[in-house]
Amino acid sequence: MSVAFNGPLLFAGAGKMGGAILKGLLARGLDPSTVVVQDPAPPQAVMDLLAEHAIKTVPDAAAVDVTPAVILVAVKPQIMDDVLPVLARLAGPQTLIVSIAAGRRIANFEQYFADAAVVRAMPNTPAAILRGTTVAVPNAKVSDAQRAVADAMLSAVGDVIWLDDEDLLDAVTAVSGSGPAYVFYLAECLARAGEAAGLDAALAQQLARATVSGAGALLDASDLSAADLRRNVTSPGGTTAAALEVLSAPGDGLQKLMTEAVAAATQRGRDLAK
Ligand SMILES: NC(=O)C1=CN([C@@H]2O[C@H](COP(=O)(O)OP(=O)(O)OC[C@H]3O[C@@H](n4cnc5c(N)ncnc54)[C@H](O)[C@@H]3O)[C@@H](O)[C@H]2O)C=CC1
Ligand SMILES: O=C(O)[C@@H]1CCC=N1
Repeated sequence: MSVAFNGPLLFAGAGKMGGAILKGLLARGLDPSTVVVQDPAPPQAVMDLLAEHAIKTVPDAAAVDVTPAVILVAVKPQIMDDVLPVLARLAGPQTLIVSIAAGRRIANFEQYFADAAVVRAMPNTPAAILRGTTVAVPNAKVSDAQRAVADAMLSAVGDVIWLDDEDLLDAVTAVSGSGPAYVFYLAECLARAGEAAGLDAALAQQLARATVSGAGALLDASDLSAADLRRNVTSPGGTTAAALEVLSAPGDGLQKLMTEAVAAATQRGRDLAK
């Protein structure tokens, strides 16, 4: 069934994430004539998508001449206070605001969009291949119908998990929003370690990339836990055990680093709210 909304859909910002969500919605059959994109400089891939579907695109919100049913706010958190006052002038009483910005709290949107239904959501970049994971939180004004609208929008690029506690979103951002970067960094580190062990750079990168993506696919396809899949690789007294002794060194291994990294990302999310 193709996805549709009860009026125009405005993308405020169509970069990596806004562009991915737009692409997912178009793949689900969204009528491109119901979309308006407001972005002064979308990336080339998004510009190609906009041109391919003849989607109305304007550089600034003052040029938008429709009352949106939904505004997807997908600009960087740091410019939010410049963007929201202009967007607020476009919103009607029924307009649903969906923000995917890190850190920016629902209360921040309520300051600009009085009495508006607001959904704060945190997707991640696997949305670009329709394998995203999004966590979404509604404010008290969001009706069941509006929640279904937000769900239809966000689930066009992957799974959606709804929570009621907005306070959890900074930790969610630190785990699943930023998490793909940690996995890509793991692939980078593994490749560099392979070079240090004597492989040439191209082979080390090929092996690291294939291993991280293959292990991710196995984790996805298997009913086993990550811990069980790890144990399946690890022969007693073997090579993997030697590596894991380093990685899981008590108080000094990957767990310590990951816990500190997620705490730092969570704190940055809180700082971005200010
Ligand atoms: N990149 C990621 O992994 C994730 C990002 N997010 C959030 O999504 C939001 C967008 O991030 P990305 O797509 O990564 O950034 P991006 O830089 O790829 O996209 C931002 C877009 O906003 C546009 N823009 C700049 N000024 C504007 C204005 N005044 N009005 C309208 N559009 C304007 C830019 O031209 C750009 O196309 C951020 O708030 C970020 O926190 C959320 C989840 C994951
Ligand atoms: O780094 C950031 O702030 C954004 C939010 C989650 C992923 N990227």
